[in-house]
Amino acid sequence: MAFRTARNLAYFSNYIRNYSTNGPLVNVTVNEKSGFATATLQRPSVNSLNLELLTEISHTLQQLEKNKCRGLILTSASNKVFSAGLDLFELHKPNADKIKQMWSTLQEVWIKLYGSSYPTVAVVNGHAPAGGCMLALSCEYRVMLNNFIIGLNEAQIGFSAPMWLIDGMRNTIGSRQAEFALTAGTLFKTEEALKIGLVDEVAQSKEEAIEKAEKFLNKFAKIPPHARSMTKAALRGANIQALVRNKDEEVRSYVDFVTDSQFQDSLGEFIELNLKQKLSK
Ligand SMILES: CCCCC/C=C\C/C=C\C=C\CC(=O)SCCNC(=O)CCNC(=O)[C@H](O)C(C)(C)COP(=O)(O)OP(=O)(O)OC[C@H]1O[C@@H](n2cnc3c(N)ncnc32)[C@H](O)[C@@H]1OP(=O)(O)O
Repeated sequence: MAFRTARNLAYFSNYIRNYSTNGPLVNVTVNEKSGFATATLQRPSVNSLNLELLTEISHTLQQLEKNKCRGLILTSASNKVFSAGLDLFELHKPNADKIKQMWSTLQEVWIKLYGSSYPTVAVVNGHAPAGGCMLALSCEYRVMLNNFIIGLNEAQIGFSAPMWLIDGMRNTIGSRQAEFALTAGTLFKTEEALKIGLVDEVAQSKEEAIEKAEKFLNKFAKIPPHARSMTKAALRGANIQALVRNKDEEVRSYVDFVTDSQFQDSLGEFIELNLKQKLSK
């Protein structure tokens, strides 16, 4: 078992340090005492999810799994935005091959994070719309700072969240609340998100949020890791298997959908209305 000896721990920490130097978009550090890893998203300025960031998140999760990570805290280097979701500029007039890879990597990220054997917490220290909310939802616990927004606003942009993400939302806030939230594409303020159970705790500062996250991870200190991960797999496995079975078909329909002129028009309007940076005509 990794981390049983100081030597193993030192090896893993060095490994992660080496790895993090190769990954400029995700910084990974390991607390040598607790063995918990913190993965900090740091793609300027809003951690919008393009292929490069998604690929790095996916590799990070793979390495953490391989090294039998004891717990993960996922957070953002920005003090305003956890993640702004998919990079909307990369979805506009896209190259079909790149979009295909992007969607497939997004699915991989979900499968690895939602299905990780180790416990996971999102420290949501900024806004988390759409894909940002997806990252938070795929963790087991969410601690959010005040005065930000979180939710799946896909309906507002002109599409439906995929089935696996709807499952994640339902499993977290229940079917009734999920139907209200998803059909309206609601973005919740921190306090509202707490009320419906979309986040578990609110913190006033990032330090406090990290403390709460570590407290959650420490709850598993005396639980045999294999029993914990088997139970998690039993609870989440069916949703993950459903995506695995439908992965390629979903990528095809997503590429068709995103490259269609009707979607491109509504995306263009959304960007012009909602984002400061505009499209070059
Ligand atoms: C088969 C069909 C399947 C369909 C598939 C459906 C779903 C699948 C699962 C997940 C999919 C998710 C979809 C998405 O994630 S779509 C992305 C949705 N994101 C948003 O709606 C967020 C838009 N942004 C904002 O609301 C605000 O920017 C935000 C609240 C995040 C921050 O506000 P703030 O005022 O602090 O900052 P701004 O000045 O607005 O922005 C700063 C800077 O960042 C740029 N930017 C913001 N968001 C994005 C983005 N998503 N992509 C790219 N760039 C973004 C913004 O333009 C500013 O740029 P600049 O002016 O500094 O250059």
